[in-house]
Amino acid sequence: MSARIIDGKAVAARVRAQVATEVAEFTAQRGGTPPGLATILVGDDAASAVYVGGKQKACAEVGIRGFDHRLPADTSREDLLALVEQLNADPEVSGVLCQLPLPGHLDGVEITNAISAAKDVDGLTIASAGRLALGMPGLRPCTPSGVIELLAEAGTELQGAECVVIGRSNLFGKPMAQLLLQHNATVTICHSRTKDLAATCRGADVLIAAVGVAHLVKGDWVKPGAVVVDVGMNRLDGKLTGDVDFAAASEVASAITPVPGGVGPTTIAFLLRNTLEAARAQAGVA
Ligand SMILES: Nc1nc(=O)c2c([nH]1)NC[C@@H]1CN(c3ccc(C(=O)N[C@@H](CCC(=O)O)C(=O)O)cc3)C=[N+]21
Repeated sequence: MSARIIDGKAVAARVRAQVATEVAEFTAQRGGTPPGLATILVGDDAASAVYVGGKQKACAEVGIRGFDHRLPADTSREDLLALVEQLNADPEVSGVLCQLPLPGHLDGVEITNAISAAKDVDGLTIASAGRLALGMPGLRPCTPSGVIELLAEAGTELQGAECVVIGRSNLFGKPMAQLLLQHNATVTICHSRTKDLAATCRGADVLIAAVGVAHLVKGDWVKPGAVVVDVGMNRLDGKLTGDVDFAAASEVASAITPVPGGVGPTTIAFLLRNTLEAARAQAGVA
């Protein structure tokens, strides 16, 4: 069998086109003031710079105003918090995103939580995580939202499905599990101390890998007919590779996301959607 490849670029393009239409309407209603997204990048990690650049470019394409803040690696906690406060107070900024990971002397959880809940387009503040856990409306983390959209695109039935998420990060694994629960899936979260990872994966109808280990998931970890989502972003010999052995897994799965061109583009598309939703809520037109 050869799996259907779920085209993340196409899914993202569809979401972005819809967001662009809605952004144009919103901007016209507000007398020409578009939604705004502020990104903060501390330090000069090359991969992070590429991702933030992608986010800014995507903003421009859908009519969202980008505010691109780049700070030196030795920026103090106080200076970074002052910038976040300034962006929280700026009426032209609808959303604030601080790219993770931060340099070692800065606490990503603390800095993220300084972002006002109304502008939390990453969905990573205590307020947003709590609202998600309690099933209340709110801004959801972008990568898990993108995965739900990819699964919908693949026609995957989540109700009652055995879903295995490898990885328990605040950025992805935990919110992914919450979203799957909301869709009535049975959810298992695996991590580095999981006893028999391969056996647990073999039970999955939907297998989602987000650990950052290239080719961790082998072909024989995949249940025949399963849907495989690869959230990994690893550089292997200069090439971008996921956490799944794509060639082997696609012989067994019914559908699979590639890297690149899978989850990554949908993450950015949902960041744009969140920025629009935040702008609407701030303008009182939610
Ligand atoms: N506060 C915060 N929010 C994030 O959303 C966040 C973060 N920190 N830190 C790092 C991760 C990673 N991330 C990616 C988004 C898009 C692509 C993406 O578009 N990837 C392209 C390829 C890009 C390339 O060629 O390098 C693809 O998969 O096709 C990748 C990675 C967002 N993250």
